[in-house]
Amino acid sequence: MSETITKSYELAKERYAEIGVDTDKAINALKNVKLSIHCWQGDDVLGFLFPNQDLTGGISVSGNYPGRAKTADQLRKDLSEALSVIPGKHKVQLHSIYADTDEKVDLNELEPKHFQSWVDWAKQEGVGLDMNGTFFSHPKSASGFTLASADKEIRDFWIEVGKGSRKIAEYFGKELGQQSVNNFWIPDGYKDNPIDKLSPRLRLVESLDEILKEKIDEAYTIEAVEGKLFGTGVESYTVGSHEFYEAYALTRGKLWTIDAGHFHPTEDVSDKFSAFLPFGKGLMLHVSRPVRWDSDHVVIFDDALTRIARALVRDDLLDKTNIGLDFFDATINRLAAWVVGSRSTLKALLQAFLAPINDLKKAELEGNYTMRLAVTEELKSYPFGAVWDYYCQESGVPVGTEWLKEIVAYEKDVLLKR
Ligand SMILES: C[C@H](O)[C@H](O)[C@@H](O)C(=O)CO
Ligand SMILES: [Mn+2]
Repeated sequence: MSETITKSYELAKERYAEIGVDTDKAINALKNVKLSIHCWQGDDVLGFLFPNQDLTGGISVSGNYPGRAKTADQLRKDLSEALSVIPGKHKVQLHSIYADTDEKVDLNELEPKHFQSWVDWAKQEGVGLDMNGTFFSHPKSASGFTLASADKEIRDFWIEVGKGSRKIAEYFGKELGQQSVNNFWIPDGYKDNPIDKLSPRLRLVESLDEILKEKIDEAYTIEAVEGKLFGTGVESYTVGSHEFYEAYALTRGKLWTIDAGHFHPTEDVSDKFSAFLPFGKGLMLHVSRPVRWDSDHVVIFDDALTRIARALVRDDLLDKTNIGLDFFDATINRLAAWVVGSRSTLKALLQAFLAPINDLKKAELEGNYTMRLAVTEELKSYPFGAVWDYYCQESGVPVGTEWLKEIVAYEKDVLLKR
């Protein structure tokens, strides 16, 4: 325990108390937030089922940083190391391609038993597991179409993948005692202008409905559907657009996934939460960072992230929102990418909690926009860093840049020896 950190916290606590903010309460609120950390940052979205298969689906990872996880054991070890420097208890998102088995199984043959080792690991780590069926990086997606394909045989294959993913997610939920969100993202679309935009969407509705036909207890799993504006090589038309999935989620009682990297750059994704939730069951987020044509840079503590966190906290939407991460960068240490993205997301939430929200809402109702503007501006330079450091210290994780030393040591001892 560092005395300086504790003293700085006490001072910060006083400063916040002056404006009616209880820092201990903010820390407790943050403790209850579970991020869903995506496993695929650790191996460049390749998975372990098909070692020679390239990544497809209009997403790509650039970079060749040494130490990529090449087995499920390595990936779990890397995740454990990253989790050890991220405060709080979280979840990890898997994908079908991360099945851990010596059997030669195809995506449509996966069963819960192929994820047994992940569940054992999750129990040891005290983390939950979320799921994603994989609908890309496979010869049967080579045409650019999966669940919306005009070819029934192709569609049926992917329907089986979807059904299987639900069984796996149900198993995660049962074994780990917490709901597993099963996210559906498919890459289907056209590079150039299609003639018929409706038929693929009708086929997608039909395929999804077939996948969801079996009732599964929501205590164990619930599905989320993720739209996208465009992907690389799929620039003109995406079957699963935002409007499509928003409507699908609403009419089927499912979660809508909002990936922060999937919208037009001038859209503010945080403004969508309160527009959807009065009608929808809940949200899954893929917190990401779009940069020009790439939707998946490592998340940093920028304006877009701050707005996401503020929207969730100020409108009290955390109970209905699953905060997943989704980025991939192979130009830097892959564990550091997880840590930067996760810690930044938690920091943004903490800063959002550290505000006199009720007073600000009251001022707004009374038309006191002067106070609203003045206080929110001043809050930006309040000592939230001291509260964050204290939270890290209390949680037993490194404070400040100390975590980087641990990750660099791990790189030397483990990653560079792979
Ligand atoms: C690997 C993920 O499923 C993928 O990133 C998806 O969520 C996505 O965002 C595609 O652009
Ligand atoms: Mn995503």
